[in-house]
Amino acid sequence: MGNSHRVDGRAPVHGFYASSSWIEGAAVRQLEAVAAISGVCAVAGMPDLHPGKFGPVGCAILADHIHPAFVGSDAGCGMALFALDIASRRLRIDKAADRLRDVAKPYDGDIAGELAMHGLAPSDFDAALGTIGGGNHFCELQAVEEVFDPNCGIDRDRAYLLVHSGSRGLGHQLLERQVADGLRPLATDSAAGQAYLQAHDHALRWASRNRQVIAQRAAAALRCEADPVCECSHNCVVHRADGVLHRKGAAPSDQGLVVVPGSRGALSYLVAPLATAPKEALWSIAHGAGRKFDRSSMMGRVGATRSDRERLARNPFGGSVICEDRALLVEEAPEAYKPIAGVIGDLEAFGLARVVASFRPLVTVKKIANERPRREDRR
Ligand SMILES: Nc1nc2c(ncn2[C@@H]2O[C@H](COP(=O)(O)O)[C@@H](O)[C@H]2O)c(=O)[nH]1
Ligand SMILES: [Mn+2]
Repeated sequence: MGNSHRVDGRAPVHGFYASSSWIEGAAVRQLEAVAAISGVCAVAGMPDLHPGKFGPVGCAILADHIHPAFVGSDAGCGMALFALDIASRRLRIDKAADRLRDVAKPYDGDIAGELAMHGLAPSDFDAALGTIGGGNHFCELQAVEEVFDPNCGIDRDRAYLLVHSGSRGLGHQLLERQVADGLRPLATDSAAGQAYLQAHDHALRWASRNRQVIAQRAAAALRCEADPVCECSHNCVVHRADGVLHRKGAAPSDQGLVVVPGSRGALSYLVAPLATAPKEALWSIAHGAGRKFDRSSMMGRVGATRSDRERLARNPFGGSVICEDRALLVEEAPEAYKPIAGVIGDLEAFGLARVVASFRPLVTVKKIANERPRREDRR
């Protein structure tokens, strides 16, 4: 079981990280503040825990009501991994990077038809379908670094694609509406609760489709096919028999394999969540490395000189980064994130997951146009 503590009769807080792991005090205080909210039953902090705008990121929260703030402004944000039918050793990084630039452009496919085919009602934000967005969203071409479990289905010769994106303006609008209403907890059987859940489910399905369209665009650019390996949302609510489970920057541990990415300069890990995990982990595991430094504090840490900016456009594995927004290149530098090995070590040490494979980044695609960042894309 994790490090647990209970303060003044509040809901128990379980932290699944070693005392030596990098966890900001501000994030722990946010977790404790959540545990003090009336109706919150249990709180689990993952090793990627860090402070967030509306509450901690890297946690799961069980409550008797829906708390829209716990989900945040990007409901449905998640990771999807795809296998490409091309051999990674055949890829020429610069040629692949050149082709993948297309994915950062607006999508000119049949959006209405795409959404209708998947039973998604039209919304005001559909023009963004098939696009990555800003912030730390990305589409990344990867090669297999190591296969630890030969039965996990990962082919060490193939190239893979990891897509991290959310529901764009939909999730933002969903939270804004709740803020306008006073950001109250919602009973699941109330009209407001049902309306939230309906819009939330739409945002989750839209975000999932968005990741698939991004993958199709990347595969088309690389002249290959993309087969889904695994996918999950890490910002969501799940209505369970034992309460309302909120995940904010936490991946599900009850839906099969999960990718836990490091950064554009680090390995990503495919893990198998363990059925024997302690129940205090609330059916969840870490969703990434988690931020070590917030965006504003990255300015001045890296990218001050031209040579350092050139370094930021490559990765330590000889791969490249497509990002024409200079501020974003700095804010999302690999140094902004905690070491992923520590996060994975904590997941293993606390019996939450085992590693089945790891991947290294070849080309990371972020924003190419210098459009203004959307508020929902920022922490
Ligand atoms: N492989 C990559 N991983 C990245 C990159 N930028 C961020 N990250 C990781 O993703 C999670 C996502 O966090 P979220 O709270 O915004 O959902 C983050 O913690 C990092 O570990 C990247 O370019 N490539
Ligand atoms: Mn996310």
